[in-house]
Amino acid sequence: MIKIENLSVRVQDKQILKNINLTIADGENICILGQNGCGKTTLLKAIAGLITYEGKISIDNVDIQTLKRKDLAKKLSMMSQFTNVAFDYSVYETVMMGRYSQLKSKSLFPTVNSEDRKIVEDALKLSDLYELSNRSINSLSGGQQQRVFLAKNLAQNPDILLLDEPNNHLDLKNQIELINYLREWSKSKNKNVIGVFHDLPLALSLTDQVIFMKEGQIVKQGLFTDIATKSLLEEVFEVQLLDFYQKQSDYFKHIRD
Ligand SMILES: Nc1ncnc2c1ncn2[C@@H]1O[C@H](COP(=O)(O)OP(=O)(O)OP(=O)(O)O)[C@@H](O)[C@H]1O
Repeated sequence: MIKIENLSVRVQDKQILKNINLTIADGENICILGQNGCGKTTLLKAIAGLITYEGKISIDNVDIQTLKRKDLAKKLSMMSQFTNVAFDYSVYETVMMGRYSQLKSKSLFPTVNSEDRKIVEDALKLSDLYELSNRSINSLSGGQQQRVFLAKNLAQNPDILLLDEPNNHLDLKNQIELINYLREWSKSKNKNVIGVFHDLPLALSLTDQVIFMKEGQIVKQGLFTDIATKSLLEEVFEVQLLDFYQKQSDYFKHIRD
């Protein structure tokens, strides 16, 4: 269980998150939605222990600030919106990096065993990357790189997967397969996926547990079907969202078999 109590983040003079309270049960997925700059990424970074904050974040009743980095990495991993490909590692090497926090040895250069190799190979196959294992990540397309970083996070096998706009760069097939996989992964293994999305229908295909944010605060959270109103969506997104979706669904009615 993840519990967030009175979380606030301030950078210099700017209040970025204000008094966030949230409880996420094991096996529950949550999607975070809101306009650019409302604080979604900052919320993920706080949960990942990457920034300083006021308040308390605990995982299974342990305050994350009391955990060493490596112990926190055993529990959670975060896939950022912008992935860094500064070094010319191969696809295989990059995904294997996801295993390092899980290796048992305490030595500086822990050895990788056959189980680690199997986990990495499974993550590569699942992300449709196996054939690209030896390619340099710098030689891949944006969508292929996105899948490599997702595979790295999956190889880490965390209890909690934090995803910041995981569908960036992915074609429709990969977007749909990713969401389906994440839903199944969390359900079958009782894990949490906490994802930031801009596409509401895509987010709802992962989970109907939603958090709507605005200006650093949670405006509303809960089951989409319980909380969604036209006025709430317009307040959060500042656009006539329903009219837009209505027009889109009208187009789909014209598609013939
Ligand atoms: N290191 C920083 N220094 C100053 N301001 C920051 C810093 N990090 C974030 N901010 C500001 O905090 C606010 C929230 O940023 P955040 O990245 O969390 O938004 P977001 O909801 O994820 O946006 P997007 O949808 O564009 O990714 C923004 O106004 C941003 O400019």
